[in-house]
Amino acid sequence: MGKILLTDIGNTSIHFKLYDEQKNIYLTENRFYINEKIKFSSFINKGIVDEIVYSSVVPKLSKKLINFANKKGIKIRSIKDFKSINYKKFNIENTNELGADFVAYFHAMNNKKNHIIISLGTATTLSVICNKKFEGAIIMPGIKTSLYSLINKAALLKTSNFHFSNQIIGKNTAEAINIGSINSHYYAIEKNIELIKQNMKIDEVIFTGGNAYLLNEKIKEKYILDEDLIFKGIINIYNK
Ligand SMILES: Nc1ncnc2c1ncn2[C@@H]1O[C@H](COP(=O)(O)OP(=O)(O)O)[C@@H](O)[C@H]1O
Ligand SMILES: CC(C)(COP(=O)(O)O)[C@@H](O)C(=O)NCCC(=O)O
Repeated sequence: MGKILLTDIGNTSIHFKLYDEQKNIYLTENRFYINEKIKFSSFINKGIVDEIVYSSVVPKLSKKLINFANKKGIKIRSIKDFKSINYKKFNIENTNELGADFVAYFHAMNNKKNHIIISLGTATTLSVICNKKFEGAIIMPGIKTSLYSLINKAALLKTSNFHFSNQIIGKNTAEAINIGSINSHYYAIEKNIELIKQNMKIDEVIFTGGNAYLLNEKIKEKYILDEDLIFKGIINIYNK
């Protein structure tokens, strides 16, 4: 009860939202790249934060946060440890392997509709939720992960302000990379959506994740964008 620090630990960023449970509003937000030096004590204090509830796919960082919370005497729990999670709803081979972010996304949905949830982070993931069950996922190298991997490996390629291009082929290197990385990433996602839809009845496709801004305009043409999806999932797990 009180003020809960909702925490999303991914492979690129760690994102916090302080949530007032009684008023059902977010109070503050903090976000860091995971390779920065993060000073938890600058915003996590007893009296301000009553409890920390986190989703993590980076064990080393969760341990750091747990140690900090323990030192400060603040209660801390992983969403994966909540008894409210019914792992029978995950129709996959081994739920122990499943990233906590997938568990949170599943619980962000009210389960009245069938969904594809697309998270654009370090990895791009597609989660398929059908007939109240998590039916499986697709994990692709993320949009920036593959782009920077290319730039770092190719001697003549330089970084630039990459964006979605209106062209079909590029007349210069930057444009050619825009089409091959940003546009093509979107088309790969679209093709996978199409294939899933050929096999299952999907009502809604929802995009989320820190790299969604790169595809903002395209997403809004056809789909839903919800940057708070993981936090909604954590709240639902907490309240269940
Ligand atoms: N502190 C920050 N402020 C603004 N944007 C950020 C910040 N940290 C990460 N991002 C954006 O989010 C992207 C990473 O997406 P994210 O969903 O956080 O990935 P992951 O869940 O894998 O950590 C980054 O490439 C960047 O564009
Ligand atoms: C697929 C992921 C790397 C995505 O991580 P993210 O892009 O959010 O940093 C993460 O969910 C993960 O490590 N999952 C474990 C494997 C699985 O869920 O099947």
